[in-house]
Formats: sequence, C-alpha cells, structure tokens
Amino acid sequence: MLQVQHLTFGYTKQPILTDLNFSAQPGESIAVIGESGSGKSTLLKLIYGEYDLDNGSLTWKNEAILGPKYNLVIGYDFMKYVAQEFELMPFITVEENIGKHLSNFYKTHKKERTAELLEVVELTAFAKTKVKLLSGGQKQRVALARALAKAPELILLDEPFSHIDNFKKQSLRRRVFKYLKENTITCIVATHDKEDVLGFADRILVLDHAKIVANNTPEVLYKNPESALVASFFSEFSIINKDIVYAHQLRVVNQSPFKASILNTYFKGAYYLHQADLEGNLVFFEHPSALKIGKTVSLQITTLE
Ligand SMILES: Nc1ncnc2c1ncn2[C@@H]1O[C@H](COP(=O)(O)OP(=O)(O)OP(=O)(O)O)[C@@H](O)[C@H]1O
Repeated sequence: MLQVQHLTFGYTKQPILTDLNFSAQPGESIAVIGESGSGKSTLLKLIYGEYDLDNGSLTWKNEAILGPKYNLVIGYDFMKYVAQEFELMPFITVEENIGKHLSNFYKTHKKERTAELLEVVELTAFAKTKVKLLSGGQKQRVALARALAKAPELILLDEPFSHIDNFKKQSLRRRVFKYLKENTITCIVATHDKEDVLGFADRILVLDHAKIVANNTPEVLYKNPESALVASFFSEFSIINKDIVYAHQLRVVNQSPFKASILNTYFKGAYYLHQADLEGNLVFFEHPSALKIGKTVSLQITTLE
C-alpha cells in the first residue's frame, strides 16, 4: 500500500504541496485533478522519489520511498513513472524500446511480453518502426508500454492520453485501465480529462491551494461537488441561489418563475449548450435543439439522478 503522510514540499520557500495525506491500496486507481500549476506533476515526482520532501513521509508496503538525498539512483523497481516528456530512445524500434529493460536471458518471455504490451497500446503494426518516426501520440503509447513492461506494482501516469487523438483514446484508455486492474497495479494518474476518471478511477484527489480539498469516489464528488472547482471538472454548471447546478439539470419548461434570455448557443453533438441571462446571472443549460438568441425561456432545476 502507498501511504502519504503529512507530505509538504516546495521548490523554493513557497510551498507547492502542504500536509497531504492519503493512501492507495494494491490495484487501486487514484486520479489527481486540479488546476494547472496546482502541483499534480510535482506530487507524482515526489512519489517517484525525484525530490526530497520538506516534511512528512512516503512509504510503499511500509518501506520508505526516499529522495535523492538518501537514494543515489532515483526510482525503485516496483514503480514506474510516465512523465509528460516521454524520454524514449529515438533511434531504436518501438519493440526495442518496450523490451529495453526486459532480460535477454528469457528470449521467449521477452518476445511474448513485448507482443502483449504492443497489443495493449495498439501499436503492433509499429513494432519494427524507429521511435523517431512516430507521432507524439504514438510515442506516448510506447512510453506507456515501456513502463508496463517490467510489471510494476505502482504506476504514476502524468496526463497519459494527452497526445492521443479522440478516435484512439477511448479504446486505449479502456485497455490500459483494464490491464492495470487485471494485474493489480496501483495507479496514480494526474489528469485534466474527466474521461480518464469517470468509469476508471476508484477515487479522485482534488488539489487546490497546495492542499487536498477533496478525496472521494467520482460518483460522490459528481453528485456533491461542494466547490465550483470540482463541478467544473465534470461539466458546465451555473450557480443558482448559491447551489451548483449542472447544465443538464436545467430544463426548458412551459412555465416557471425562472425566466432566462438566451445569449449564445453551442452545438455539442447530442444536444446544444445554451448560455443565458437569468435575472443578471449567467447560466448554462442543455437543450435538444438550438434556441434563438434573445428568446426568453422558462427554466426548471431538476434533481441529479
Ligand atoms: N522544477 C521546478 N522548479 C521550480 N518550480 C517548479 C518546478 N516544477 C514545477 N514548478 C512550479 O510548481 C507548481 C506546480 O507545478 P506542477 O507542474 O506540479 O503543476 P501541475 O498541476 O502538474 O500543472 P499542469 O496541470 O499544468 O501540468 C507550479 O507553480 C510550477 O511553476
């Protein structure tokens, strides 16, 4: 189990993370979210042992994870970190990169393992391609496969699908998270993308102002976002009478005391998102068809299912 206790750190005197406490069980997937600059990558780097903590402790299975002051070589065998910069070897092939740290002694095992991982990241067709010839998204997939090659117990993923097109992203995400669960690999994933979280993460940690401001399941946080920061991660929302109301909770009805005038309409595929003025308050709501700008509609708040 990963145990983070009273973790405090700053690159300078200014703390980036203050007194963080959480734990992760074997096979558990934890998403770390927060605004840009809130310290998500820093947290992953600290867990990896890249920096020394100013205060607190990090342990894996009750053994301390130490920073460079106490550990000559950064990192541990049980853990892999896939950074935003992939640090691959450009002049060798995809399969050579993935197999780089697998023993040549067990040649058949190495071959099978590489083939399995190529399939997980959907790069079988590129096995013999030199990494320098790949696109950014393909390189990101090689980095993922390479991190998984030596079967880590803990994997740290920083925006793991950020360079991958939407077309591929959905299936890749399913494959990778399924692989992690099946192999009981604990995963800490820093992300801006709610699709990396909903349906995959067991828990979400929300970082804000150097603290963990929420630590709960995606479902609980979605239904009870408590702050605009959390709500904004899930969907467009409005604040009405101090309550957070998601755009899909506001409906156009024939009659209601809430009269809103349409300001803008955005095509979103299955619906149109509308921006409207509700008695001086800017609100967002969804509607199956585009409503005319300037039109007045009656809105009703529905409860979250
Ligand atoms: N090597 C460094 N030296 C000094 N300051 C740093 C360093 N790396 C990050 N920072 C600062 O630490 C803060 C947190 O950065 P971090 O990269 O952890 O945020 P993040 O939440 O991962 O952001 P993003 O979502 O944009 O990737 C930022 O203010 C950043 O400028």
